[in-house]
Amino acid sequence: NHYPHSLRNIDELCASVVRSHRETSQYRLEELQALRWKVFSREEIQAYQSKTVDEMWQHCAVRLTDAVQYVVEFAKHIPGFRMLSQNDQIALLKTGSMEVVLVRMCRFFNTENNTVFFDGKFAGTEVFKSLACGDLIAAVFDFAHGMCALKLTEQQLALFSALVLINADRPSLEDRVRVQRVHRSVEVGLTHILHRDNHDSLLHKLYQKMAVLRSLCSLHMEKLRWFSQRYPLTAHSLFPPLYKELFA
Ligand SMILES: CNC(=O)[C@@H]1CCCN1C(=O)c1ccc(Cl)c(COc2cccc3c(C(F)(F)F)cc(C)nc23)c1Cl
Repeated sequence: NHYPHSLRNIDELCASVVRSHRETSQYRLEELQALRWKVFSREEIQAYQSKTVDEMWQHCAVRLTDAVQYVVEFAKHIPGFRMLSQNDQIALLKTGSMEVVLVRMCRFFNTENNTVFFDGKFAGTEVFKSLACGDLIAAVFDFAHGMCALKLTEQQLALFSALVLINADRPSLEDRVRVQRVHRSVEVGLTHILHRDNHDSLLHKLYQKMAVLRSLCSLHMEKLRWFSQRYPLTAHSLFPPLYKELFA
């Protein structure tokens, strides 16, 4: 075709990242759109609020682990990710997978009534009261709100998710230079997509979101540590193994 060699590679990179995102996004946008106004009844909200702290944490951990597993699948199909060493792939997923879960949550979010798709319906922050970490949930909702405001297309979201994941500043990387090279190629892809969509100004905003993500995830890790110290039995026996592998 008429593309110079390098541009063809960028198009192929974008296409494979977008395909991988679509195949691993858990719910299609049309499905979520159709469920948009399915909210929890007073009784259902009461039931969530009368769960104990560790019951609700365990309930959420199952969903978070599920979401993390989809992110692992997504990562495996990012060109260049599989070329990295096993250790570097784990190091990127250990710190980046929760960030991508957070980025993807904007797809589950309804900004009109400030609810997020959880357990088959759309839930407000009050549903998560028994977690006893209102600051974390408020931060998760705020971040989702902020991401929705950018009105990213699925293609832009796919490339941004890959950029968040492949971050050469992560701790304990063996071959930082190689991770940086893959990061650069994804960044070129995202820039290419944004330019094609005539939305160049978005790149700067997306880099600001990446900074917010880091602070949000350190809050999460702190909460996770608090929870596993407070409820060691639940944390060590009930959390699915992948969760322990990634966050322990
Ligand atoms: C269909 N929807 C889904 O699958 C979404 C995507 C990921 C999980 N999930 C939910 O069902 C979901 C949606 C919204 C919220 Cl607020 C929650 C509850 O979120 C959390 C509760 C406890 C700890 C959480 C932590 C902590 F601290 F472990 F790192 C970190 C994140 C980010 N979220 C936590 C959940 Cl589990």
